[in-house]
Amino acid sequence: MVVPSPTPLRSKITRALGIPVIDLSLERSKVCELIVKACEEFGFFQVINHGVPKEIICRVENEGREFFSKPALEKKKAGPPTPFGYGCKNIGFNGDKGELEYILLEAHPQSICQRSISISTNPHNFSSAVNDYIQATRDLACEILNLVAQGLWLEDTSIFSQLIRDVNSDSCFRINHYPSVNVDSNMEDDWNPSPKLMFEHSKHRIGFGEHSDPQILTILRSNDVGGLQICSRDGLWIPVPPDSNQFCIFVGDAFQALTNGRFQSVRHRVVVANAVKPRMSMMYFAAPLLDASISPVPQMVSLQNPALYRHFTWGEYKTTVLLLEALVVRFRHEIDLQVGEDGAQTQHHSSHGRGKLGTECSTFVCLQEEIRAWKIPQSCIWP
Ligand SMILES: C=C1C[C@]23C[C@@]1(O)CC[C@H]2[C@@]12CC[C@H](O)[C@@](C)(C(=O)O1)[C@H]2[C@@H]3C(=O)O
Ligand SMILES: O=C(O)CCC(=O)C(=O)O
Ligand SMILES: [Fe+2]
Repeated sequence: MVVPSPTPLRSKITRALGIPVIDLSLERSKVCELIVKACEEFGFFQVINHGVPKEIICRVENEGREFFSKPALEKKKAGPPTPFGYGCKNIGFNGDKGELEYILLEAHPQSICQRSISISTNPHNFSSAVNDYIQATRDLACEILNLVAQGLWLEDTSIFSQLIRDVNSDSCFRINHYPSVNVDSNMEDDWNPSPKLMFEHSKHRIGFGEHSDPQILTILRSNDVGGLQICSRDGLWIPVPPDSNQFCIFVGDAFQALTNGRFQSVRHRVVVANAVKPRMSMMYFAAPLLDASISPVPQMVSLQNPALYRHFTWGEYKTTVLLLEALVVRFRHEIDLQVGEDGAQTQHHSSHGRGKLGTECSTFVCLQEEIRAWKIPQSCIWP
């Protein structure tokens, strides 16, 4: 159950459902305290007064809007996603039920420049907008990680941010576009079901299936169309009210390992039901270098709190996550048969990250649950 904050603090605006909105312009030590609390309780929070200029946000938003409004054949020139590029549908373990198109890009400036050629008729505008945005959100991510380290009383307050600051880090940038239920004449064939079909399915449409982000931190900004939901520690799905002036911050799996489980990555999904306007979201996924070593920071390990995770590299973890995904894709048909239309939409962890493995489960449901519960891959768990 989600409990609203008992005493409304001046420094924390608490919505009815308890998701923290943190004002970054407040007194630093207070901000540190609030961020750590939010990471512990939700693995998620929103920030206001974040310092990212509106102009930088608007430029990427316009580029995204322009791209997604193109005819399907045009957009497909920027695909298929390998995994980078333009893609639609079939996202992750559960996303196959959903309707979503996206651009996924490596966050490196040169890579953005190259990709922009197949994305935009004005590649220079596209790459400069995206690169400026990535730089601004990377700075924000670093600042938040410094605030966390300070809030945890770590001596080296750059212990986390130094992992993501390198321009060659494995960070990526994504723009998701969830079409509204209105007909979009630009779309075609299977990607463009009839309005009637879309309407019938719209009540329970999954836009992006349940998952946690594998990286350290995710910085998300969306337009004013809702749909994002986070899973609370006790398994409740909480809708996140959309606010285009805020950023949503997600604790990722790698941060869970770095903090020795003190923070847990937040499971989330997007359910776009009956939206009359498309939802567009932009994410910066802050990741370390591929060969960076991830292990609980020494200050978070003690006799009382032994290391929960063995040391692993970010590349090792990423490969494992993607391998598991490939496995699920391979067995998708069987999983779908077992889970059924509704099950796929309502299943989620009853307790954070620990799936129930009931004996009545079929092999494939178990496999899926097993994988979902595998927040940090077993190969990375000590011993
Ligand atoms: C189911 C999956 C899709 C995903 C890789 C994964 O195995 C688990 C997390 C998903 C995610 C979420 C954040 C990013 O959007 C993403 C690119 C990533 O690194 O992990 C996606 C992956 C994806 O869409 O392929
Ligand atoms: O599109 C959204 O609002 C969230 C998408 C998401 O969770 C992701 O891309 O990892
Ligand atoms: Fe995500």
